[in-house]
Amino acid sequence: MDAAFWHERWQRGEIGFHKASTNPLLQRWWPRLGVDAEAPVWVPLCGKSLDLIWLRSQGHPVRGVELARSALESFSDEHGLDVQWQTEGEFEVAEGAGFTLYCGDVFALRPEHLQGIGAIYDRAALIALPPEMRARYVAHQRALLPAGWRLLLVTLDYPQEQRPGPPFSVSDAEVRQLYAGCSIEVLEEKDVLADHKVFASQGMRSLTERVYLIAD
Ligand SMILES: C[S@@+](CC[C@H](N)C(=O)[O-])C[C@H]1O[C@@H](n2cnc3c(N)ncnc32)[C@H](O)[C@@H]1O
Repeated sequence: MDAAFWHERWQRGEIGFHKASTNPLLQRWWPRLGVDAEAPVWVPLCGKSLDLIWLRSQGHPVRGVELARSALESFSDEHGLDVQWQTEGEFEVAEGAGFTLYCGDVFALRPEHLQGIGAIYDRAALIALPPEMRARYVAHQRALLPAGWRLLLVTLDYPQEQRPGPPFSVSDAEVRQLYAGCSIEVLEEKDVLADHKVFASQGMRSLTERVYLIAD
């Protein structure tokens, strides 16, 4: 999944991952992180998710990273947000209304971008990446984050041979390996194949969604 793949998806409007409402799992489980409303939240691979708006409505300053500038422009336009764009090193940055949105590659992030982050929301980010990139993605962010972070992670788990990603299957064992040394709690786990008829029509026979609370 290189940058060209994602730019093309956004250009063609093939963004089935984008949901028209806030993720109910975020609303249900976010309070379990127990983070202060003023704590800045980090949303990797954020797209133009409405979850960013919900997190902001809880009081959090919201920081995200996204490859596609068009996604971030749509986000600010669709919500009437007054953001200013500037160039900071390798990133173009949209800033305003409590948001700091970095347009660029997650792997180009440096410690200063994640300074002060206490909480992270990862939905359709880890599972958007193929196996070899997932290990790099987690290791890179773990190396940058200040100690004491808490992460709400949503994964999908299915027999990978039944359908190519993205979204990729991420097993519970892989999550435990990627976040070895952290405290890992499964908050919710259920079969959601009935909610993904397209995947079923593509040959998928089971699909488990898991919500994790992971703490450094
Ligand atoms: C499956 S989408 C999920 C978006 C969002 N989390 C949501 O829930 O709607 C994955 C997003 O990650 C972005 N992306 C992929 N690789 C990236 C990278 N290396 N750095 C930054 N963003 C990336 C894509 O452009 C895409 O918008």
